[in-house]
Amino acid sequence: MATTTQKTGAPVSTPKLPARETWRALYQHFRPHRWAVALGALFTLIGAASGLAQPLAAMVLVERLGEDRSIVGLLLLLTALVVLGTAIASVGSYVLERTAETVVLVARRNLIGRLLRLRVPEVERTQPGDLMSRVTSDTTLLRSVTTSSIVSAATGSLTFLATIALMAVLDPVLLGVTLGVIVLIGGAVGFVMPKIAQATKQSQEAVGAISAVLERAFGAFRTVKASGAEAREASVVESAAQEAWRHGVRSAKWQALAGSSVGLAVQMSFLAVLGIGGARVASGAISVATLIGFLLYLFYLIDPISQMVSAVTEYQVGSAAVARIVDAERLEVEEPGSSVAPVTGGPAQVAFEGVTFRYRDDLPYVHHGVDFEVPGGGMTAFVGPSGAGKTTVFGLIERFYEATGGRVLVDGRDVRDWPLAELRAAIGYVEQDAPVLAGTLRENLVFAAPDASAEAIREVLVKARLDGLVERLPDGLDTVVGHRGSKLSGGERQRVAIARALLRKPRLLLLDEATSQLDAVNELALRDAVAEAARETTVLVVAHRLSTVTLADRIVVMDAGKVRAVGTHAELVSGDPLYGELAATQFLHAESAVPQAP
Ligand SMILES: Nc1ncnc2c1ncn2[C@@H]1O[C@H](COP(=O)(O)OP(=O)(O)OP(=O)(O)O)[C@@H](O)[C@H]1O
Repeated sequence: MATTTQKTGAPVSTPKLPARETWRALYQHFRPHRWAVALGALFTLIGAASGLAQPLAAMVLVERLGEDRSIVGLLLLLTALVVLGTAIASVGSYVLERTAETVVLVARRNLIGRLLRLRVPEVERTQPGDLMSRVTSDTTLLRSVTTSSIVSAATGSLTFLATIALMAVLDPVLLGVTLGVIVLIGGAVGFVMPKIAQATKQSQEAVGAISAVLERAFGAFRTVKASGAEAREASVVESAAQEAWRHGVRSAKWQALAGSSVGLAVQMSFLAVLGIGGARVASGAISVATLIGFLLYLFYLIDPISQMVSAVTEYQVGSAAVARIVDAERLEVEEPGSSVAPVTGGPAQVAFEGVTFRYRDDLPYVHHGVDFEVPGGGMTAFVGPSGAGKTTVFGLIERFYEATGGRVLVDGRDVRDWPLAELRAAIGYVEQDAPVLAGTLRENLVFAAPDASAEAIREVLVKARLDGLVERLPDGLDTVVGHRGSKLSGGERQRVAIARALLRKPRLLLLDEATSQLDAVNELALRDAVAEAARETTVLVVAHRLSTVTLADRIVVMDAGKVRAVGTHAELVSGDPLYGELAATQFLHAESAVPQAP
């Protein structure tokens, strides 16, 4: 397995695809366009055939010159043939290029459709940047192999055979000499071909690594800057770029060698034919016109041979790209249709029954038998030390992951029995980190409910205590919030995410509270927003602030992957030592909004 290793992050690599599967995968990409390719091939063939007639006409021309006859008519005919042939060939080339673009479009569309439906654990296993490069970069390498190179291979071999046949008619002996030289040099080219595929694959893997490092750096841009890591990150990207360059140059070297050997084969044949043909003319075995005709055909062989060589080269390049595309297509996806589904019913009930869970088989268990029951409506807070498994509870309810053992129930029904779209439509989810996407405030709000009315937007803005902010912003709802909402404060980002989740009118709201400190104004606003939401839906909140837990109807205390107590704040403060300690030392308290005098 070829591997391009980054200094940081996991290696970017793709398994080797067996030759038969490579064929099949490439054929899948070609199949829908076979008629367009056939049309392009037909035009190209007509163009090539019109060219093939020219040496014949030239022979007649030479003979006529010897006989002192007019050649004007013949020249005109030749000119018309050239113009017509070129016109038809260029239409053929347009049809093929257009089809090639369509092949890329369809490949990208398929890949994008799958990538956004990948299961969460699959994405965590891979590097998003590398996956992106498969959509943007590898698909473009399918262009030629599925269109023009098939035509090149077909027209090339047909023209090659036709030319050889004509040469055989002219002089079989000279043809024997020609083929001998060509076969000799062809053997050497065959040796070079697999090296092109390997170099291309390594080059594409390095391109994937570039995207992966860039994606990582832009994903934590401020941290990169604050850590003074720009130069180090840049050097990682640069070494990946150099790797891509090195393999690209290696591929170019082999391609150049393969390409130039065609010229070499013909030149060597030319010299051999010149020597032996000259002797045959001297001995009277063939005429001078025959030798000239033969030599012209010999040069005419350059094109079809080059076409065949480039078709095989393109196949090598395409097979490297298709291996990476197939690899991405094999990642597990969720069932289709996770778009917005109609939501009916009141606040949802949630229950965990003896849930055990680990993220991967080689990792320790995170949940060791989690049990709790939450009735419809009101607010339930999940508290516990860091790493207790609180956020994991949400991941299991949303079915980003599936429980290893036990059952996760929503409305008494196992989440595995829910149609995924219906389950997710019933839930509003507010992530702890990066809950806001690049775009405008409005785009962020309607992200989970594209059909929301202006009235509904206004309502949730009030509920999330964002109405004041929107009024202050110069562009109001159309304000651009920056990459990951970087132009908003932490508290505002959380409230935008709450508003977005509420706009979906969820039956269950999952809120993973930000762990960062908020000022008193933001803290109060957040608390009000959550309390407001709990009035009409079931709210589960992973709580880090005292103001949230004191508001909760019930608190679930988690520790080391188990539920250790359930109760209200008043009950737990005295009844559960861990909770008492958390309440005294761990929960975040609002900072004063008023700047203190030094
Ligand atoms: N995607 C993941 N893959 C592998 N391990 C994970 C993943 N997410 C979380 N973990 C591990 O699972 C354990 C529980 O994580 P979880 O996020 O549920 O804890 P938490 O109680 O929410 O913590 P915090 O209060 O710090 O957010 C942690 O030890 C964490 O390292």
